[in-house]
Amino acid sequence: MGKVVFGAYHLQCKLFVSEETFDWRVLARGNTQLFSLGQPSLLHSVSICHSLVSCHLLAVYHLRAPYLCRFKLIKEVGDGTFGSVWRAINKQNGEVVAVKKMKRKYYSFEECMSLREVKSLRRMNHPNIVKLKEVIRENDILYFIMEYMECNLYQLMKDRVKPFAESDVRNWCFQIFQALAYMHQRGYFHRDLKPENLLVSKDVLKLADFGLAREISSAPPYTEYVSTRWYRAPEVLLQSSAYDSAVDMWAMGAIMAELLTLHPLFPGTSEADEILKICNVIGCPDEQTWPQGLSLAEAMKYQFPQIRGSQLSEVMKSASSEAVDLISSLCSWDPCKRPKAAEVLQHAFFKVCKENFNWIARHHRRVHGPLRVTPNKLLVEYRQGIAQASFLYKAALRNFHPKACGLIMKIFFLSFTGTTGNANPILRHSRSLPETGRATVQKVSTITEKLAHMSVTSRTRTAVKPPVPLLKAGHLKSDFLGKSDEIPPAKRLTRKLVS
Ligand SMILES: Nc1ncnc2c1ncn2[C@@H]1O[C@H](COP(=O)(O)OP(=O)(O)OP(=O)(O)O)[C@@H](O)[C@H]1O
Repeated sequence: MGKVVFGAYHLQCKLFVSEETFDWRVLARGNTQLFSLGQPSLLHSVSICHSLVSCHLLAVYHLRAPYLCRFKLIKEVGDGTFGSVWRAINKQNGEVVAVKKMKRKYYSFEECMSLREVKSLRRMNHPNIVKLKEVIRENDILYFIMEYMECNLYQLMKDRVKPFAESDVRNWCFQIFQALAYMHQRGYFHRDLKPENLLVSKDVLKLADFGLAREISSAPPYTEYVSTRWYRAPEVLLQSSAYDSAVDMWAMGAIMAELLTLHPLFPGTSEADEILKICNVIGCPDEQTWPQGLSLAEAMKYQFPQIRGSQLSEVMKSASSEAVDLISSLCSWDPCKRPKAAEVLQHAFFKVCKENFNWIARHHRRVHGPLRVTPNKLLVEYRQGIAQASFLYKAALRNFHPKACGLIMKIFFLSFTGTTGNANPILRHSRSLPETGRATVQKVSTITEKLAHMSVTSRTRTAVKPPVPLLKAGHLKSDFLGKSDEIPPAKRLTRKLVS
């Protein structure tokens, strides 16, 4: 923090910009402006300097001290290969955040800023991509301050006995494919999609931990490509040097199937076993299905097992034909035959989501005027509204008080409809709503009705949790790279499958 005289500004700004924070407050003649720097660089300092000349610079100072002591670390919520993640509270404003503490040391801020995770995340602004709020380097340790999410998809799956409803899987995957379409259009691909990297809060899903794999391959000592084997595309398994966003599509096919069955689709115990597991399900590739794959295999002296494979519909007996069709196209041997994320959003499996999505956009335009946010953001807010309503309803059921009910109703109307009014504007337009959208709105209306007519009572839940099922990893040990890493059952929960 400090007053800046214009002559010294250039120097000072350079100094500031290489500090560990992004946001700056600029005081210009009693008028405080906030400059948010995309990525600190000299270029930014020069352009800010230019804009300041015209607004009579008085002072430039840090909006936030770039120190970790502003955050109180509460609990470790995740431990990955590269960092441990903590739930933390910003002591200044009470905001709950996630703090990722990187395991490697970083000796300069420039080194941190060149990390692909930082570069790519700073450029991503999408409701289904986890937000990177700050980057702090303190005592050579790098911390990412991110928005906090309640859990990841793997944690949701491991406590389940009954498969998720297809509508839940559809909603989650629709959100992730939107994030992927956004990201792929901007020239980035994730390369490490897995249930642990898909974070959930209420009904909203966000992509996390992306861009890292690329950084790993380019920054020694992390020289080898690392991603979780069960979701690794065949071209990567066969060591292709030219792969693209189709690797994310493969991973999504495997994740979708796992969500629908609660079992990993290709649980290989080694790279060779991974290919065997794939062949068991989709059959081995041939000249028609993937000629480049045969060349890749030949180059590394690998022979595909001659297996015809079972039908995907047999593996996923309760899944709809649309779900099976989408997963089989995503899990095509040939990356060129996998649909792009934007195409997936048009698939029959997502017809319902698309109708709701369009309805929400239309409804918003009719009730509130032109859209100032993307329809996807609206959809996320809409879902958050519903999730919030059902959460409040459950809370009220558990510990009900008549005064609290009135308050809950008000909060719900405020957050969901933007009004305190007695009538829900969404309900006023329900005649134009497609069937599924109407069902959702009716769900909300039932919740609010129940809240309104609830009597004073208190309930406790006595349901007994069924035992946690184990997902089985395969046992074959062969590996054409001479490695083997069978996973002992106790290690299942962390699923470190990176060979
Ligand atoms: N923003 C967040 N909010 C809440 N939990 C998070 C958040 N980001 C990550 N986590 C949790 O921490 C775990 C590890 O985080 P992350 O994947 O970013 O670390 P990593 O070291 O890159 O892991 P990996 O071994 O997958 O490369 C995640 O699986 C998730 O459960």
